[in-house]
Parts: sequence; C-alpha cells; structure tokens
Amino acid sequence: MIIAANRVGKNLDDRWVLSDVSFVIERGERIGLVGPNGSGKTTLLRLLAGVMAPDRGEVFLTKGARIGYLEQIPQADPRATVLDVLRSPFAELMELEREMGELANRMADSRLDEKRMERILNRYQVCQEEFEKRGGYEMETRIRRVVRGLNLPEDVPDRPFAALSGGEKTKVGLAQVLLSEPDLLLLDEPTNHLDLSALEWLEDFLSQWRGAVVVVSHDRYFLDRVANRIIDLEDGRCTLYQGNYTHFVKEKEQRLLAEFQAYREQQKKIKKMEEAIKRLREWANRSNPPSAGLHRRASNMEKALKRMELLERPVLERKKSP
Ligand SMILES: Nc1ncnc2c1ncn2[C@@H]1O[C@H](COP(=O)(O)OP(=O)(O)OP(=O)(O)O)[C@@H](O)[C@H]1O
Repeated sequence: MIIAANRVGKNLDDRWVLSDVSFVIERGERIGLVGPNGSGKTTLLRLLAGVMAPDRGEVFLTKGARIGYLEQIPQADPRATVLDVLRSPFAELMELEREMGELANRMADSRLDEKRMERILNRYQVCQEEFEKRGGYEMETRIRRVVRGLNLPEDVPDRPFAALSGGEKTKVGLAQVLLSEPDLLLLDEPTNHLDLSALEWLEDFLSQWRGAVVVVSHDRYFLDRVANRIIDLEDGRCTLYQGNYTHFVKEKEQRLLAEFQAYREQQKKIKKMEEAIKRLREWANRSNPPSAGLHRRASNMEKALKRMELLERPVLERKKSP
C-alpha cells in the first residue's frame, strides 16, 4: 500500500463535497479519477497531497513515501526563474554543489598549510562521492531531457516563471514533479494545455513510470492509455473499477442498468402491494360485520411495506465528465 483513504469526508461552504470515500492505492497502480464537474476530484487530490485535511475519516500515507502533486495551475515563488523551479526537487544536491564550490575556493588559497588542505580535500571527496551517488552529475541532463520532451523553448529555463503562459506553467510544473521522482504522482488535468507531441511524450513517460499515479483528466483517450483502474466520484462517494476508461464506461452502464432494473421491479412490487392492501380493506369493510381477519392481513402488509428498504432511482443520464 502507498496511500489509503478511510471513510473520508470534506465539507466546503456548508456542503459535504465528499461524504464517504474509501480506497487503497498500491505501489505502481495507475488510477484515473473521474466524475461529473464539481464532484470533488480536485478536492480529493488535495486531501491525498496533504495540502488540505479531511473533516471526517483519515488519509494514511505509507511512512517515508513521497508525493508529487501537479495542480491545475501550478504556482511558484514570483521571483523564481524556470530553472529555479526545475532545480527545486534537487535542493539537497544543490546544497552539496554549493559546499563543493566553497571547498574548491578554499583549496585555491595558497596560504593553506598541509594539514588543513588535507582536511578540506577529504571533505571535498565525501561531498563529491555523495553528489555522484545521488545523480548530481546527471541533474542538468535530466532537466534538459524533460524540457525537450515537453517541447519547451530551449531558453525557457532563464525566463521568470511568473511570465510564462498557462500552458508553459503546466509543462514546467509537470517537469518539476516528474524530476522529483515521487512514489505517488497526483496530476490534475495535466493534458489541458499540452500540444500533441508533449501529450505523446507524457503518455510514454507514464507508461515507463514505476511509481503510482492518480490522474484527473477529461481526455478519455489519454485515460485509456495511462490508467488501469478507475475511481468514479459521484454524489460524495466513490466506486472503484478495474481496467481502463473504456472498460469502466461499459461496466458502469451495466451496473446502472441492473440498478435501474432492480428499482423498477421494486416499484412494481410496491404498487402491487398497495393495490392488494386497498382491495383487502374494501373486502373487509364489505362483509358484515367487517372482517377483522382481512383488516389484520392488510395491516401486516402495510407493515411489510414500511419495512422495505427503498432503492433510490439511479441517475442514468447526467452531464458526463469526461
Ligand atoms: N475552497 C473552497 N471553498 C468552497 N467551496 C469549494 C472550494 N473548493 C471547491 N469548492 C466547491 O466544491 C465542489 C467540488 O470542487 P472540485 O474542484 O473539487 O470539483 P472537481 O470535480 O475537481 O470539478 P471540475 O471537474 O469542474 O474541475 C465544487 O462545487 C466547488 O465549487
């Protein structure tokens, strides 16, 4: 298990947007999160990312697991350049790099005695080994590869993040979370601003991605390619389906039809019982004196009717999303 939601509820503006949501996500699972507009998909992602707390129930994250969350409109420090944003997943590496630079400067000082020189050199070696072990020498190559894959202009790393277009912000935000190599990726509408080649690149990337992914998307073709499980959010609850989006659509249709059939059967049964009660009462009153036995049978039937668990009428058609 990487993350689990246990009977999670979230109240926003006096409305239970999520009322009772439970599921478990295993390592490496690819989940498409779907549901009508306003059903709470973004809210659920924010709860999983830990940027918002549930009002009911709990979210469990496996100890030490890292989450990468791409919001619909990625945010960053207004003074940051794109390179700052792309380097932010490598904060520890950059700290090592800074220390190595400082040690190199100190080594260049001709007044150093042998003993101090040796100490600085030893420390430099430790930093360098750590830097290498953590992939420090590949950092810039990896950043460049992602920038190219997402079709961002070559000069984009030098630009201020705040000056980018919405589409460019999405791409840079995507590049940032991908570079952070999380155990769980949460992507909110990542395809919205992507051009065709960037979309293909992302599909390819995700197909090789070994971590877990939860992706909200209105693009059914994209979902079919990247998801092997679907969480369907509706009326504050979720239903889980195995398989891709096309499979989900078929399964859901069948489930709804079966539910509708059961609802119609029950409605027919109720109608029949109501008619039978009415007839029994009429017969009971027609006899002289009125038949206590027939009234009793009618009352028993009324009680059975009251005890019946009423099925809700399933909504077969509603504005679909995606
Ligand atoms: N901070 C907030 N305060 C009050 N209400 C909110 C807040 N955030 C979201 N909502 C409301 O909660 C509901 C769910 O919103 P959410 O964005 O999670 O849905 P969604 O399924 O992601 O929608 P869409 O598909 O349109 O992006 C909506 O009715 C929205 O107006």
